[in-house]
Order: sequence, then C-alpha cells, then structure tokens
Amino acid sequence: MSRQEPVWALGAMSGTSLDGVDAAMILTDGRRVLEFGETAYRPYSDDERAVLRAALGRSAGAEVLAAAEVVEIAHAEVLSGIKGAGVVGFHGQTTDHRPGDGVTVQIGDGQVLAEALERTVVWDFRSNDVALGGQGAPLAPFYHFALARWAGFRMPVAFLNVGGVANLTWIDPEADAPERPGALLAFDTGPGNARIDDMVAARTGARMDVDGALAAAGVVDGDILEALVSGEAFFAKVPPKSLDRNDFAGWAEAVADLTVEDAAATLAAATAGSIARGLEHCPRPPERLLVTGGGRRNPALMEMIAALAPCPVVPVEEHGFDGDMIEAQAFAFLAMRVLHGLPTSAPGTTGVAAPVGGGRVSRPRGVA
Ligand SMILES: Nc1ncnc2c1ncn2[C@@H]1O[C@H](COP(=O)(O)OP(=O)(O)OP(=O)(O)O)[C@@H](O)[C@H]1O
Ligand SMILES: CC(=O)N[C@H]1[C@@H]2OC[C@@H](O2)[C@@H](O)[C@@H]1O[C@H](C)C(=O)O
Repeated sequence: MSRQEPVWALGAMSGTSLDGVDAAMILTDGRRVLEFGETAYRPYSDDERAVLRAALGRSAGAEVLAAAEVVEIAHAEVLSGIKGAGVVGFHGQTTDHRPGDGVTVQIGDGQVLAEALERTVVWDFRSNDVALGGQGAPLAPFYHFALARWAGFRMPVAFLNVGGVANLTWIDPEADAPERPGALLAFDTGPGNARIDDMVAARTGARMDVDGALAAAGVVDGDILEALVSGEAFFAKVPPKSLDRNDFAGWAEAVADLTVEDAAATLAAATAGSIARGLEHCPRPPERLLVTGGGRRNPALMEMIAALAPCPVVPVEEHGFDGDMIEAQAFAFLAMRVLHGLPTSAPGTTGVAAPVGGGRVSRPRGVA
C-alpha cells in the first residue's frame, strides 16, 4: 500500500447506547474521504445487551470477559458480510472511561477479530491518548474535519453527535489539517439519549422514547431543568472534557416524581440545555449545526436544540451524510491514519499536549 493511495477501509462502532454494531466502508487515504460504501447493522439481542450492561463500569473480571466475547462474535458476524476491505477499524465497546484516573477500556480483542476475519484490524484507539494525559475522547472529530472538507464548507460548522452521550465538534474548514491549532474544538457536551433511554426503560420497559412521543406529550418542569443544567460544574468547564455513559445517572432521581411524559420532556430539555451550554464554548458560533446519531430521530429533542442554537440545526443527511454511520466510518478513517502514522487526536480534541496517534495493529497469523 503506497502512502497516498486511497483504499476501502471498514469501520465498526458499538456505541454507548448498547443498541448494536454499526459497520461502514469508506474509500480513504486517511486524509480525505473519497467515497462512501456499504453499511451494515447488527443489533444486540436482549440477552446480549444484558451481558454488556453487566460489564459497564468495570475494566476486568468475569463480566468483562463475557461481554468481550459478545462484542467479538457480533463484530465477526457483521463484518464478515462486507467484502473488499483493506483494513478494519474496530472501536469495541467502552465499559469504563475515567481518563482522569488514566483509565479507558474498550472491550473486544482486535487479534481475535483479525483471526476471525483474516484481515488486518486496527483497535484500542483511545489508550495512548489517555496515557499521554488526554481525554481519549472524542475521536470522531478528525473525521468530521474530513467530512466538512468533503461537503465544501468554507465557514465554521459544527457536528453534534447525539448518541448515548452527546459530543460536539467545531470546525474551521479553512485550516489545512485537523491537527493544526485552531482547526478543531471538540468535547462531550453531556448526556445524549442515555438518561432518557434509562428512565423510559425503567418505567415502561421500552428501550427509548420512540420518535420523542413521550417528550412531545409532556411538559418541561422549569425548576428541575434549571437545577439540572445550571447545577452541574461539568457544563461550565472549559473543554477538553469527556464523559462515561453513566455519568449524570442522578438525573433519574431528579425527575422521579414527574409523570413519564413530563420526565421525558424535562430530560430532553436538559440534554438540549447542556448542548446549548456546550455551544457557548465554541471559538465563534458555528454557522450550521449538523446533527448525527440516534437523537436526530427524536423531533421533540431536535426542536429543543434548534430553539437554543445560534444557527440552523439540520440532520447530517441534508449534506449527504448517513447519520447512523458516521461513527463507524470514523473508525475506518482513523484506522487508515494509524497505518499511515498520522495523528488521531490533538490538543483541541482531547486536550492531549500535542497531536498524537495511537491504536494497535493486529494481523492474522501467517500474514506479514
Ligand atoms: N426513532 C427514535 N426516536 C427516538 N430516539 C431514537 C430513535 N432512534 C434512535 N433513538 C435514540 O438514539 C439512540 C441510539 O443512538 P446512537 O446509535 O447514535 O448511539 P450510540 O452510537 O450507541 O452512542 P454514542 O454515540 O454515545 O456511542 C437510542 O438509544 C435512542 O435513544
Ligand atoms: C469513551 C467513549 O467511548 N466515548 C464515546 C461516547 O459516545 C459519544 C461520546 O461518548 C464520544 O466521546 C465517544 O464516541 C465517539 C465515537 C468519539 O470518540 O468521537
């Protein structure tokens, strides 16, 4: 593989929502994205999800080993159905993320996957950044930079991913590379859907507030909202900053006395409010907020974000992207960067002292 030659890379992400594995191909040289390719999704079964949940908050032990096996099997199944990839970028499943303690754990062994797929697998993307004092997250921002260039933006824009956790990437697309000072500012803004999902699951057994129907039928409790959004030091903290899925679990108690509809509306408003506080940290207001991740399917939440944002708020589909697959594509892109020795994070994205790479490369036995 020559250093500049674009190749089809396959990426896979098992996100904090624990819904399943997203997989996507892109044609990339690790600097630019040239084409978007095949995608696939493999949901976790309820039994598998329970095994994954039992591992959350843990970095080792029987629960983690059992969950890692679920992750490896699910990835092998979905990735083996996509042919023609030169390399696989495998994020794994985060079970424990405490960068301040030097801990970030993504389970699933890349060597096991390399054997199963008989392909080169790049994995463990976050450890090096954390070891060097960074947050280890978010890592999609270098890919967001490439997407902004692909779309031809000339003005500052921001990507907002509303997954289990929400994260924001502010981009100056005129910068000549993502690692340049001032090109990117990225950080986790607060909860995305996780607090809503968990509240709805505990009270109704459903996995989410489908299409935001509960939130749309509820009334926001202004006092509780104020306490949730103003009371947290995290939102005022100057980036870099990142979160674990179960941070802010206390929000469930704050809405415990509300009806499920009012609780859904209040939690959605708190997510939107925390995103608005995140937008205040941008160097300049973005001229467009491009929303990706499952939260863009919750119209009540989208309306609340739009009401608070300083610019138009649109789903990424409006600019030709697939909002279910950007994270999977990001790890395909980052895998290529790792193979080419390019950085995958920078002071503006994870707070690491200088641009750094990371990732481990596993090759199937018998392949040089
Ligand atoms: N139709 C819908 N209505 C409301 N919410 C939805 C809908 N579809 C998806 N979601 C929300 O999106 C979540 C999944 O989002 P996504 O797949 O982006 O998360 P993730 O990638 O696992 O998380 P992260 O980005 O934090 O790793 C679901 O758990 C749910 O809360
Ligand atoms: C530690 C970890 O897995 N963080 C995830 C999580 O999910 C969203 C947000 O929190 C983001 O920081 C990150 O994922 C995306 C893919 C990222 O690294 O950009």
